[in-house]
Parts: sequence; structure tokens; C-alpha cells
Amino acid sequence: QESRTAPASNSTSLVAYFTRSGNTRVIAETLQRTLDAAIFEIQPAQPYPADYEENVEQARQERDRDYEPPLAKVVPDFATFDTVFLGFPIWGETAPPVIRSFLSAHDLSGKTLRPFITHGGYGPGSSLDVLGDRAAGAAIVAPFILEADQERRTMNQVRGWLDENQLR
Ligand SMILES: Cc1cc2nc3c(=O)[nH]c(=O)nc-3n(C[C@H](O)[C@H](O)[C@H](O)COP(=O)(O)O)c2cc1C
Repeated sequence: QESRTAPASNSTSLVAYFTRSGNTRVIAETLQRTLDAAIFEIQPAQPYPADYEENVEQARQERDRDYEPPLAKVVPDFATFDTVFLGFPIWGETAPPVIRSFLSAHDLSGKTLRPFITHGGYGPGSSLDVLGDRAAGAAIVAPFILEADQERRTMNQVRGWLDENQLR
């Protein structure tokens, strides 16, 4: 059946995402390719530790202090986008600190905000409240929420495998 409406133009959509272990990137790049959207990786000016436990500890401290780590860069021409797909993993039952930095550094008022969230089994926590508070001027659409691999579980399984084979 022929469609009566013209296909939506996605030329004004931005996919902005943060990731540590890549789960959220898979979604972001799928959106980018499927919608032919612009893409931007949110990164802190100071990268998080490669070591998982150190990253968890730093994230916990930053969350508890309500710290907003400086961004490596901001989105060029942010004002030209109508829709922002914003993706992140759940860290410590909420949005990662750098997502609060992102929301502080970009004016989302008047835009449509479409969150996509990955978590390791415990759900989105308070992350949607964070978006509601920090992007109050945006129209926030129901989020896409996906349970994904936990780096901790993968690491533990790898360690178990090494132990079974007396490799450590
Ligand atoms: C610092 C840190 C904190 C995390 N805290 C939670 C949590 O509170 N609840 C949860 O379900 N998963 C938690 N996870 C797991 C991630 O949310 C999950 O693995 C996510 O898919 C990772 O996305 P990424 O690969 O894009 O980084 C945490 C992971 C990290 C690194």
C-alpha cells in the first residue's frame, strides 16, 4: 500500500551518546545509519579509568557530589537539531555524571528528546528524573530501555575461565 505521507526527514536529528563498554554505541550507530542522522559521542575531557572498579568508584564519588565533569567538546551547531536521541548506560542507578554535564552545556528547550538507555539488569533508576530536571524545556518522549551485558559479569566469567585453567 502506498504511503500518503512523505517520509519524515531526519536531517535535523542528532544522536548523542555516552558509552564505556560499547553497548550504547551499538544502538547509537544503528540509529545513525537507519535514520541517516548526525552522531556525536559524549566524552569527558578527562577520560574515565580503563580499570572497571576504579571507574565504578570514581562514578560513585562524582554522583554523590553532584559533580559535572567538563566535556571534551560540545556539539557544533546544536541549535540546528530539532530532535536529540540521547543515549547512555545506567551508572549507580542513575544517568552518568557526564550526561548532567551534557544537559548543562546544551540548550534543549523546544527540542524533542528521545532517550535510549542501557542497563545491566537493574533498570533505569532515577535517570529519567535527571532528564526531566535538567532538560525541562524539552519534550521528552518515552525512552527506549534495553538490558545489556554487564562488564562485571563478563570479567568474572573470564576470570573463572582463567582459574579453571590455572592461568592466573
Ligand atoms: C560505573 C558503572 C556503574 C553501573 N551501574 C549500574 C547500575 O546501577 N545498574 C545497572 O543495571 N547497571 C549498571 N552498570 C552496567 C551498565 O549500565 C551496563 O552494562 C550498560 O549496558 C553499559 O553500557 P555501555 O557498554 O554503553 O558502557 C554500571 C556500569 C558501570 C561501568
